[in-house]
Order: sequence, then C-alpha cells, then structure tokens
Amino acid sequence: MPLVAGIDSSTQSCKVVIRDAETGALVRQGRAPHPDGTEVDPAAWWAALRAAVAEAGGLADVVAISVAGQQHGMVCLDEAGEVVRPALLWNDTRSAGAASDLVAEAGDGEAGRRAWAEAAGSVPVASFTATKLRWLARHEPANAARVAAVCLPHDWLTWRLAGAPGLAALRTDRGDASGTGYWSPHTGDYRWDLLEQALGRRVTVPTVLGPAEPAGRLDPRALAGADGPGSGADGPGSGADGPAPGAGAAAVLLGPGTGDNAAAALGVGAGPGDVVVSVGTSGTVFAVADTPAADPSGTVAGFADATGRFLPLVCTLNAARVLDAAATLLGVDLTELAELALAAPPGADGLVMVPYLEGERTPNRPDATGSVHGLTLRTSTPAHLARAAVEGLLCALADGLDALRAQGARVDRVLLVGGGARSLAVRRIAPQVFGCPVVAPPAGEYVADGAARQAAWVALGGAAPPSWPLAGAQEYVAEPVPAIRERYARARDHVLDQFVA
Ligand SMILES: Nc1ncnc2c1ncn2[C@@H]1O[C@H](COP(=O)(O)OP(=O)(O)O)[C@@H](O)[C@H]1O
Ligand SMILES: O=C(CO)[C@@H](O)[C@H](O)COP(=O)(O)O
Repeated sequence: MPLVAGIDSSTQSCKVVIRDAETGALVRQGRAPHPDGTEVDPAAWWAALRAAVAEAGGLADVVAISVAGQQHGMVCLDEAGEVVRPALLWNDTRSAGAASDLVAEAGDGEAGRRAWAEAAGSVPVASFTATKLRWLARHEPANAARVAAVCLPHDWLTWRLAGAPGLAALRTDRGDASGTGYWSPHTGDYRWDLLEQALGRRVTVPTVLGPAEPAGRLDPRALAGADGPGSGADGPGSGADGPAPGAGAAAVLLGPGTGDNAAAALGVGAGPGDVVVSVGTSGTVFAVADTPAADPSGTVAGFADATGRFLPLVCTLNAARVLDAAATLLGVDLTELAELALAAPPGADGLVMVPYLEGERTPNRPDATGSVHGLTLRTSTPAHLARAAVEGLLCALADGLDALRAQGARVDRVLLVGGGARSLAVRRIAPQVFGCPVVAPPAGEYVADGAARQAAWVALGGAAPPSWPLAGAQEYVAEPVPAIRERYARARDHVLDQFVA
C-alpha cells in the first residue's frame, strides 16, 4: 500500500491529502490558511504548507509528493534564490495597464489579441505572469534588476521541497507554464521573445516537465528547518542542478505539480464531454481537450492540462467570496445564506447582483465594482439578496460555459467543485441557471486529490495516471429558468458600459 501526498496551495489556504497510490483511498489530510491580500510573501505559503503537512501527520511514509497551486502568481528570485518582493497573485489587477500595453504592442485591436492567442494560447489580462513582469519593470526597476529567475507558486514550493538546490533546478509543468503568457501550448516551448518583451531581458525560468516526469526528490531537511528562506538547511541551497543533497534513503519523489485547475481536472477524472465548474476564490469553467484553444476574444484561455492534453478555461475573479460578502452583509453564516437564497423565488423577483466585487477578469473589467439592480420594496429582503448573490456568480459562470461551447467544447456533464460547491444553494440553483443538470461530487479537496493522483502516476509509472474511483457524486436537476440569465445580461451590460476597459 504505497502512499502519496497531494498538496493544493490555493489562494485562501493550503490543503494536503495522503492517499493510497493504487486505490486512491483517503488516509489522512490537513489544511492551513493563507494570508488575505493579492500580494503575498511566498514564505507564508511555505509556512502554511508545513502546518498543513503536520496536521496531515507528516510525509514520512509517502513515496511521492506533487504540489498544485494557484496559477499565474509572479515569484521573482534573485541570484541567491531569495524572493525579490512579495508575489503578485492571479487576482491582483495592478498590471491591467501592462496587459493592455503588451497586447497593443502585438497589433491594433483584434490583430494584437489574435497574435497573443496564437503565440501563447491566451490573450493576457492582469492575471497573467507576463503582465506582472511588465508592471515590475515599469514600476519597480530596482526590483526588476535583481530578478534572476521567475517562477510560479507551485514551482517555488516544489523547489523548496527539493531543498531549493539552485535556480537551474526550478521545474514546472505544461499546465502551469501555459498561464505565464511566455510559453506556447501549441509548440510546447518557451516564447523567449515574449518574456523579453515583458521584463526587458531574459531570466531563468523553470524547465517544463512532462506529465509524469519527476521534478527531483524531497530533501528531508526541507520540512524540518525553520520558516524563512536562507535560514540554514531550510533556505535556498547549493546551486547544484538536480536532486537535493541529503535526500533520504527512502528517496521520496517529487512530481512536476501543476496549476490548481489542471489538478482539479485530474482529481475528478474529467474526460471527454465533461466540463468542470469550480466555485473557489476564482470561478472557473474548463474542459479537457485534445487540441489547443486560441480564442482571440480573450474569453477562453488556451491552457495545457496535466495529462499531455489541453485545458480551455474561462476564469472569473468573483466566485465563492461573493457568498462570503453576501453572508457578511446579511450578518449570517454560509449555511444560513444558502437557506435564505433557497427561500426566495428563482430570479429573486427581478433583483440582480452583478458581482464584480474584485473588479472582473472575464469580461475584462479590472476597475469594475459590483452592483445590485431591481431593488423594490418587495425585493428588499435578506432572502432576495442572498438569492441574487448566488444567481449572480452562477450567471457569470454560465457565460463562461457558453464561451467554452463556442470554442467547440462538448458539454455532456457539468461537474461542480470548489469550496463554494459546499453551498446547497449553489448546487440547487446551478441547474436552473446553466440550463442543464449538474453533478456534484462529495465535498472534498479535488485539487489536492489531482496532485496526489499525479504523484501516484510518477511513483507507479505507466502511460496514464492510475484510475481512482469518484464515488458518491450526486446529480442536481431543475427546470431551467432562462429569465434569470436574461435579466442578468441586461444588468451586466449596463455595468460593462460604465467601466469600459
Ligand atoms: N459551506 C459552505 N458554503 C458555501 N461556501 C463555502 C462553504 N464552505 C466553504 N465555502 C467557500 O469556499 C471558499 C474557499 O474555497 P476554496 O475552493 O477552498 O478556495 P481556494 O481554492 O481558492 O483557496 C470560501 O471563500 C468560502 O466562501
Ligand atoms: O487564475 C486562475 C485561473 O486562470 C485561478 O483559477 C487561480 O488558479 C486561482 O485559483 P483558486 O485559488 O481560486 O482555486
């Protein structure tokens, strides 16, 4: 019974699952929170990872570990492997102007967007790493000059687990590389020209591994040391390439890891015809595809997946936190919020929330704010507001589902995951808004599970990851209510007109 560990270092927390490599059975798990904010010192992720691993009973008995992480975050390292500045996260919108500049430099309007979609798979918005590098070059030239390597959150954590053995040992995978804006899912190569265009010069980037290619071995000292980089055995190491020195006799393998959405696809075993909708900090809608996407409108990002295929994806900035915000507004907890939402009629008698509480990425409106439309005496109740919040975040995701269909995705089954899927209101209202049944696997950590499944693939070998059953999924069926999306579309367009990008 070899055991493997999967780690999900996502926006709000770090989650660790320990599973049986062959059967996928859950053995133990742990979690720890991340700090709030859209710029975070990576040391906080490392501390949370160590706390979550400790809560999961440690890693002494595992044969392989993979880390999945929030995509796009810019982690800049200097020559010594020290972090140059706090990481800018995927939901930090300060680089929106840099994104517009980069797109415009490739051509006017549609021509520039098409050039990017063809070169990097996606039209960059503020989330993409390339735009953050451009922002750094323009706004913090002293920091930009210190950058010797740039990597992503999961790359950095994998490297730390390996003992931080020099910049040349940084590793990533196709899935996360495809969210940088300087790697092409079409060719599988870095676009050095785009990296140079963003930062002004070439720096070290992680080697991109295949889906089950080891990234090195766990340095047993890595998890034993102190928290801060540079603190003895725990800090960036020798500068040597390859596995960390001091890896134990057990030689725990490190998987390549991946972005959190690619890991979720692996965690639920998404196949042809499956579309996954994740209601986490971000809202994402994605499918596994055999060919890369290149959407010049920028709505669908043409990512790669964690199995050697592709992951066309739509991402909104506002999902589960819309529930948190509505609960705070109403002075209730998340269970009460769901009860309130289900007590109001479908469509909330015309009350519509456009939930751009953090600005929005899809549609690209980084400066937008949220708004509520259709307030009347009748709709001025907690239940109506709760329902409008749930419907609003789901309508934004339904727009994503349409965009994915327009790019050729087959939608036979919609799988609902992420922290927000724990809400009964989200699960029951989703089929009314999406216009089709949704399947909700039991509440779980599917990103960490996908990472664990990748680790099992690395440990066991073979042409495909081991098949792990997805038991206990429940189908939610409801009569579609098209009026919900029609009213939302009117309110949304009103807001979009106010905040033209
Ligand atoms: N019972 C629940 N009902 C509704 N939402 C929930 C519930 N439990 C957790 N959440 C939501 O889950 C969110 C975190 O989701 P998660 O997928 O873990 O985020 P991330 O992976 O982005 O860090 C929180 O913002 C919270 O609103
Ligand atoms: O930016 C994207 C996808 O392009 C986000 O999906 C991030 O990967 C963050 O994920 P969560 O923490 O919300 O799961």
